[in-house]
Amino acid sequence: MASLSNASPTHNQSFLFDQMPLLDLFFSGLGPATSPAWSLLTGGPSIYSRAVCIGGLLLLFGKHASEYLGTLLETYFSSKIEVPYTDEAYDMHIFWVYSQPFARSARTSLARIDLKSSAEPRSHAEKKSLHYSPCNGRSYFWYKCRLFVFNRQRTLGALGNTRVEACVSYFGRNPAVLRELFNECRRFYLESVKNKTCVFEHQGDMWKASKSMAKREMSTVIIDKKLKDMLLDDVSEFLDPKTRTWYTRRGLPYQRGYLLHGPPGTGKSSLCLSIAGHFDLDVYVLTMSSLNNHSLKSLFAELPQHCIVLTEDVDATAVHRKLDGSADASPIAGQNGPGDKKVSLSTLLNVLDGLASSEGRLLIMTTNHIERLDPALIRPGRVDIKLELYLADEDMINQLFYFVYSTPPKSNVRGDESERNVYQAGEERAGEECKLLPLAQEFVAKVLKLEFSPAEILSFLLANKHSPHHAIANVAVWMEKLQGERTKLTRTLWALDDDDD
Ligand SMILES: Nc1ncnc2c1ncn2[C@@H]1O[C@H](COP(=O)(O)OP(=O)(O)OP(=O)(O)O)[C@@H](O)[C@H]1O
Repeated sequence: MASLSNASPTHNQSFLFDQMPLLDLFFSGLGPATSPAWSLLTGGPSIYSRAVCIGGLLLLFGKHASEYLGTLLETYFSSKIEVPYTDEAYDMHIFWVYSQPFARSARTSLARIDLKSSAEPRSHAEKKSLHYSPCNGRSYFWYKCRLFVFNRQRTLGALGNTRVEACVSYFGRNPAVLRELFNECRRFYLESVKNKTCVFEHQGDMWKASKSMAKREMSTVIIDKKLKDMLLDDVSEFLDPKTRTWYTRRGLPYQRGYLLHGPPGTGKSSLCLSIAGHFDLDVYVLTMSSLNNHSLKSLFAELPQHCIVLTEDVDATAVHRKLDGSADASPIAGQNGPGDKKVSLSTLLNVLDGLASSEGRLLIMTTNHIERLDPALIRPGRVDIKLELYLADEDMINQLFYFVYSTPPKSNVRGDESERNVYQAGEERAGEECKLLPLAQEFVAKVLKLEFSPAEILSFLLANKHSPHHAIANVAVWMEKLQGERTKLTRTLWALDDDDD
């Protein structure tokens, strides 16, 4: 500045104007704002206005310079990993972020009611606890003595849908450091979903993890033992790596389809979840009514290897066959409005044939009305095994009774527990079963066979879970009531049918 003030005004001006294009070169938006201030600075009336101008210029320069330096650092001196919202890697990373102290101290956060909190509220005042997560902005954190930046942005997409983007960067050029962090997130996430079945649902054309639930033990689904064993053997053989090679060598699409059919409440969905739990597979739930041809194809193309695709109540799906008998290729109008496009049968059949599908997927379709399904949909190759689940027979009623009243075996007997304890537990269970035997026989004798679903019987037993004697005493009244309700419902449906005619 000293040299500037000593120089003559004309020399000053020419020097300063010489600098202007240089500044513009580095900070492109600066020129229009600085030129009036520049002329004021060089030809202004008083020292005060010059001081104000210099202050303003410094501020402006400082802002641009810091942004510029930030971009420069990010481009040349930092590493970054972006995480797409619809990928499970996003859930992995966010799950880890939520557990970190920096997430709780983020200056911009999103507040939500904590629906996933496992802590039982002990009083009214403890209900509806809040959960905060960093959003729309940067949060800085240290990991293994290095400074990282977590950046999450929520933006409104062109169609009005919210898009979330997240990335993590750190000041250093070695991407291995970031991958180490992501591996840590992965381990943390896997630990949290251990012994759980992850369920994915679709959001538009992409899959998104919707919940993880405790694995359902195969023993908790009460169906004919032979059917259960046959199903387990079949899935087990399919998942064997040798089977994959076998399929590949013969050029066959490595995938398998099952149809579970039977009356409501016979355990179709439960069986699907327990298969997922038994073989440690994730479940991808397809809700056909909210899909169109394009999204169905994209979703099948996005399936991971080895997973279960579950399509519940597939008879309710709006897939049609043309009058000439061919599969309808054009999307048909849906239930929600004339413009609503739905899945056509031909697209569904093509997708099931596996051209766009991933390797190793198990498709499980469930229906209450197999007779309503298009034969092409369930022909061998698309559906390899059809399994009928029945209303409760004598054996199932007996199993349901024990299921409710006997103490379940401890699934995890720790290694350090003495054999004596295990023996004792076995003795106790045998004693308990002896006591339950006459009660179970009495209950089985009273319940009508092949009349009630396992879900209905289970619901009745659960209402009497503290006393098998109560259950035995009340079962006749319960059956009468249920049958009365059914008759009433059937009459109403008939009346509605008559009105339609
Ligand atoms: N065979 C069974 N063994 C054990 N529990 C069963 C069985 N069937 C039904 N349940 C219980 O009844 C409830 C409903 O079962 P689930 O949803 O599996 O039946 P579903 O056949 O899929 O019924 P829907 O056809 O109406 O979808 C669940 O809570 C499940 O635990």
